[in-house]
Amino acid sequence: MFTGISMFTTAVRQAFKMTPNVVFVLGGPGAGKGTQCQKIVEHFGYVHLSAGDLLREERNKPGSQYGELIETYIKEGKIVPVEITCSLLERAIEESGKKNFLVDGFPRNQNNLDGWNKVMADKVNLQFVLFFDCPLEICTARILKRGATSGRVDDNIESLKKRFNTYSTETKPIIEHYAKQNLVKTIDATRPAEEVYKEVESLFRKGAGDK
Ligand SMILES: Nc1ncnc2c1ncn2[C@@H]1O[C@H](COP(=O)(O)OP(=O)(O)OP(=O)(O)O)[C@@H](O)[C@H]1O
Ligand SMILES: O=c1ccn([C@@H]2O[C@H](COP(=O)(O)O)[C@@H](O)[C@H]2O)c(=O)[nH]1
Repeated sequence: MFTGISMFTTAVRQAFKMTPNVVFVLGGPGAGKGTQCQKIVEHFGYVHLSAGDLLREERNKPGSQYGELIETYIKEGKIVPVEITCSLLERAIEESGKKNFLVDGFPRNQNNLDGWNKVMADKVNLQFVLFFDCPLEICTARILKRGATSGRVDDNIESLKKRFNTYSTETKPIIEHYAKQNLVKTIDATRPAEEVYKEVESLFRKGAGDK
């Protein structure tokens, strides 16, 4: 998908040495990834790309080829095949024309990692992985509270159990994979959002990802 646009914009970016910088943002459901990303956007001018939001947007498009599949995967807390997610991310990066991106909620499993490495890894500079560490009980309380108003099909206890299971069995190993490469910055996400952000801000001020 989107190969024509993507080849052109990749060539332009390379010619002008504008390789996009990417920070992966990971953590359990309700750890506060989206909340912290908004603050980073405000203060550091990153573009926030939530893989979940991109999938929900795609699901809501009338006549989308993948609408039903995405709906089922989200309800079941399962991870959508990487070809779909990765092409949505690639298009969003290319179309924005910007330099710095927070890729929130991706890569979530080995299939995501392999697909990203195949298509995107050489086109971007992975700065680091921001990991919001938060225990299941706190995440559960946050999500159930959010569920009262979010309208999300997966902000309920049944879906949440499945999402946590997927997170523990499939996403945690991805965080460990990056930790072995010394790329993970772990943040204690149990504190109030403003306190969490103080630590996040200091990481970004120090240029955590500068290599
Ligand atoms: N540090 C915090 N303390 C208390 N509540 C928080 C904190 N951070 C976020 N929240 C609230 O918890 C809920 C989940 O936060 P958020 O949407 O940022 O999490 P997330 O990790 O992006 O979740 P998901 O992966 O399910 O989209 C929201 O209602 C948010 O307002
Ligand atoms: O890379 C991704 C990101 C998300 N999903 C699916 O979407 C839901 C919700 O994700 P949030 O990050 O909480 O918005 C997630 O449970 C998956 O079903 C995905 O498949 N791949």
